[in-house]
Amino acid sequence: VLAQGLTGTLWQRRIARSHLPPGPTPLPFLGNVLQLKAEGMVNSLREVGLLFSNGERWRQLRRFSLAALQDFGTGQRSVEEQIQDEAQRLVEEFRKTKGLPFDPTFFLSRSASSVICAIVFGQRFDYADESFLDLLLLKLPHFNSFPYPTLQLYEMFSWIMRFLPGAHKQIFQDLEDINSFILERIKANQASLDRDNPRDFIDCFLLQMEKEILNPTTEFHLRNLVLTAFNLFFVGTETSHDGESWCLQPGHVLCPACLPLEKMTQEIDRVIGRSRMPAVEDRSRMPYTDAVIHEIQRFSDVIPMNLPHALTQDTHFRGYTIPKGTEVFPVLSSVLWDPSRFRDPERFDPTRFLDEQGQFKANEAFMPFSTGKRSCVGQELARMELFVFLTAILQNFTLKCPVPPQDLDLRLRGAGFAHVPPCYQLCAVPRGEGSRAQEERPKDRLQGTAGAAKGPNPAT
Ligand code: HEM
Repeated sequence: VLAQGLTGTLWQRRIARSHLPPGPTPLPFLGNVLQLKAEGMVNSLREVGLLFSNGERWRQLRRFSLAALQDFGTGQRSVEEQIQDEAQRLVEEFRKTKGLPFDPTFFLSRSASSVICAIVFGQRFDYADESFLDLLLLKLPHFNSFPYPTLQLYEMFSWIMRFLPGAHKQIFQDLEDINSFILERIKANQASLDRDNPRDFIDCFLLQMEKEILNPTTEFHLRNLVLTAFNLFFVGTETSHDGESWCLQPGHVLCPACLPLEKMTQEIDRVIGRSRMPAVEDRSRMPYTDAVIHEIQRFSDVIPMNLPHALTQDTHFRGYTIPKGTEVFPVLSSVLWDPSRFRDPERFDPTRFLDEQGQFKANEAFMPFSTGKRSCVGQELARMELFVFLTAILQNFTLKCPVPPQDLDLRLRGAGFAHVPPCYQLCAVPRGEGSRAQEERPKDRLQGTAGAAKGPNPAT
């Protein structure tokens, strides 16, 4: 704690002392990036960045990140348009499978990764880029498959676990590597920074750092940049490894055995048709599809344990007094699968989100993104992706199970931190003549569907 406090203070002093020469800004503290490594990601992870900070630091980083995720596209592309671009690529990849059985997880993972990469790093996920590939396919999966009890032990006894051998050692090495990767990207961004045309989240943050460079208590410094970029990238990335995936739960999204495909396709054909890309504004006119997506999220219960929170005051709960500051896990499964809120919760039933007229019916116990001030910062992005990816696929393909549905094992795997969907394959049979993606050039596609392209809006 002492070391952390000290380095934090030194860091801020360093910022306060630096002077900005005219012309391209060197942001002098970037030269000290190695210090980050020396401090170790473990310390860095705990107090800095959006995910693990509190108080004023968290407030500022949260506001900044929210604005970036909502408004910021790459170059002149809005976030929605980037999602539509990715959906287009997804459809093309599905088409290449020529109706033969395949595991869709990999494609869906890559699409979700691309969107967050474009927002944070200004470039979509590129499989020709080996450093990206290494990072996404080899490093991030370690976190997802990390045994939860070990994680919990580390959480409770980190000071001793750091000296003991075990799987957690690999995690620290991976964290260092990811950290270095992000630092490299920041340095590259800094070298080519154009103040009038920020390209991505990193550029916006660098500009905010510049603005606040003389503020001794600024939260816009390198450590917060590295960790917040890491948080967004890590949490917002879909990574696929041995058929496991996280966050968007593509397995559940597409499993033909689960989904009422016919009714969804009818609604898609009626509201969107087959000659243009789905847009987010279509969702309000598609209550059935919206209900299915809600049920997918409720049922798949991606982050059952939620993230740890701490009590802000002494709390009396079911006969116990829990002191202020105690770490608690507000378990999301207990709400998403609560039989008093969702009748027959083990049944996959989208109609629970529809009223008698077939209109969408909200349920306040639906909280896969948690609730309150700390709820998921990427929920709008995730909801957009779910809607656009899913409808674009069903607009173009009929999904089929290569095995009888009763032979599929659809039980969720994993426990604690994250649920992972079952492994399975599907066949994507093109819907024949008139299928949108075959006919249209990408340039035509976006016209008149997504609204005007927004310019980058540096978050403030
Ligand atoms: C279906 C997809 C997703 C689900 C189910 C989900 C769920 C959650 C949950 C349960 C939390 C914890 C909230 C709490 O502490 O009470 C959370 C936090 C967070 N999520 Fe997501 N998330 C998803 C997608 C994303 C995406 C795409 C991003 C990236 C843009 C993202 C970024 C974050 C961040 C940064 C936090 C921490 C927010 C804070 O502490 O203020 N999430 N998410």
